[in-house]
Amino acid sequence: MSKLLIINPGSTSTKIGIFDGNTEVASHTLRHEASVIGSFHSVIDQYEWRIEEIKKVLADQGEALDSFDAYVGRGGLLKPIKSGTYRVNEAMLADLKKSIKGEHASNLGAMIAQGLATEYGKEAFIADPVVVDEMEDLARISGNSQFEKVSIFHALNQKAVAKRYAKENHLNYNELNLIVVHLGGGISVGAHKNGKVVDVNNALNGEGPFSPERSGTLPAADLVEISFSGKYTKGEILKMITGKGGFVSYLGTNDAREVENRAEAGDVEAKKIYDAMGYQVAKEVGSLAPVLMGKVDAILLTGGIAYSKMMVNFIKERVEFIAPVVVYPGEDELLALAEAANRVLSGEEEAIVYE
Ligand SMILES: Nc1ncnc2c1ncn2[C@@H]1O[C@H](COP(=O)(O)OP(=O)(O)O)[C@@H](O)[C@H]1O
Ligand SMILES: CCCC(=O)OP(=O)(O)O
Repeated sequence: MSKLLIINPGSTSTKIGIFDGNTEVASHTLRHEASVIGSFHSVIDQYEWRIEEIKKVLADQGEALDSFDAYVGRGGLLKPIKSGTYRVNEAMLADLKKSIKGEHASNLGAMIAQGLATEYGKEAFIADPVVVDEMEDLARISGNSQFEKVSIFHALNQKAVAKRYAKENHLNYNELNLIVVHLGGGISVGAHKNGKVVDVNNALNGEGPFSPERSGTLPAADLVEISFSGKYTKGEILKMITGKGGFVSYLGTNDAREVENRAEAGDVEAKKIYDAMGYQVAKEVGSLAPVLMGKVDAILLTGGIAYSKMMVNFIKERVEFIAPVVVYPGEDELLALAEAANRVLSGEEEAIVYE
């Protein structure tokens, strides 16, 4: 049985798991405030800080860093690739260091896993990175020949909970039509048709509902106006879309719990913005029903904000006319990463080579 360290960097958190085979021995979630994340110039600049935070957690747990057989990270913004387990290699690290597809905390997953694997002479893996691409051709058309829609979303957790739903109901994921909503620091809403995510909003770069730290779809012409107003740098505009959008822009926090507490305490603005996010999520779910020809087996709500009864109920009452709503609060990402690495380590599956 392999002992694994799982490293899952998100936009508002770092989640750490210690697994013995597919059994979780311990897990820990570090939540990061918007002001802390915002103090770094780039995601790569967070490398040392995140690794130190991970080391502190392991030290507290009395776990030696060299006691693991392999290190498994969440996969980041690579070239569009198929679902599966990948061994971290030089081509992957080079693309991540160049940020070929942009910046997101998940880029650090492979880097941290490889950093530790190199230090201790072990192996490093990623699985189902945020760029898993199963989109149908029609979903790629943006409306202007200069732009193409791309698949960037919570692939790991969306697929993990969809497979969990199938298993729990003795159904086959490859025969189901599901709409899966991940409610995290970013929000993605995906149409799963027969085991493939055929359409999904680009959860990172200005598409879909707004989220705790992202603006989602913005009025395009107004965005052009502000970009050429001379008041902001390109970097500042990009941060408005990702990092300083959504709750951060309206309310100064990326913490949905704080927004909910403020709303419950009578803060009218907090309530309006919280509800507006649910409203946009419900609209996005509705937009995917025609993709599945109206034949939706279930709508699955997951991610950190799916712990919120207030948010879940708000969305549920607007979309359950489409299909039954099933809630999986949090995420299955740590287990999904452990299982993915174990399939390779046990010889059940070959790791895919990233090129
Ligand atoms: N119990 C809870 N109720 C409401 N929101 C929560 C709860 N726990 C976490 N969240 C919110 O979920 C969001 C983070 O979700 P998560 O899936 O952990 O994201 P990420 O991986 O993007 O960092 C944060 O806004 C956090 O405040
Ligand atoms: C890059 C898409 C996945 C994403 O948004 O993850 P977080 O919610 O962890 O930021």
